[in-house]
Amino acid sequence: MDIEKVNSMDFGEFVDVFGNVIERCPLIAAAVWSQRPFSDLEDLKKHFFAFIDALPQSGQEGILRCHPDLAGSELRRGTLTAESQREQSGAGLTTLDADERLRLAELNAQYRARFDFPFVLAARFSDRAAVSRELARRLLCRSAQELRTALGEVKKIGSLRLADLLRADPAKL
Ligand SMILES: NC(=O)NC1=NC(=O)NC1=O
Repeated sequence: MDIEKVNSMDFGEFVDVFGNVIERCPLIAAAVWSQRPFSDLEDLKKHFFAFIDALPQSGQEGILRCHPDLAGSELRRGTLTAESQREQSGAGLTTLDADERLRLAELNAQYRARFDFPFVLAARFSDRAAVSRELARRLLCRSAQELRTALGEVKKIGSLRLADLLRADPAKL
């Protein structure tokens, strides 16, 4: 899809296509639509990120809370979005053994208890060992820093999803 096609979309089509660039936050795409026309992928990405950056902390935490746990109950129940399913299976999280699943569940629960939002990491190019290692490491971070780190991961996930949609090369992001 090229940027001219994106700029020609009406509101409904734009939200249908870009509504899950930020996991389960179609409001962001709904807001970004009014910023069209976009000069290129970078410009489109910039508007998604500017919306996130302009939110009050409660809104930024709300975005994080819209993310399903990595290797969590939604993965087991099969209720993940298609994008999340692809990303989580890409990181090998669909084939964890019982011990690995239990360890991630415990770390996720500790993380959520500490920060009051779920651990978010761009899983696409990660793997089960890295997820576990990052989760254990970030669990020890201070809240303000961790909020920034987590939002950075939301943006990485969003960049990769936008690249898929516009068929850019994720390696050149
Ligand atoms: N909690 C999460 O990090 N979730 C996710 N990471 C991804 O890359 N996709 C997700 O759904």
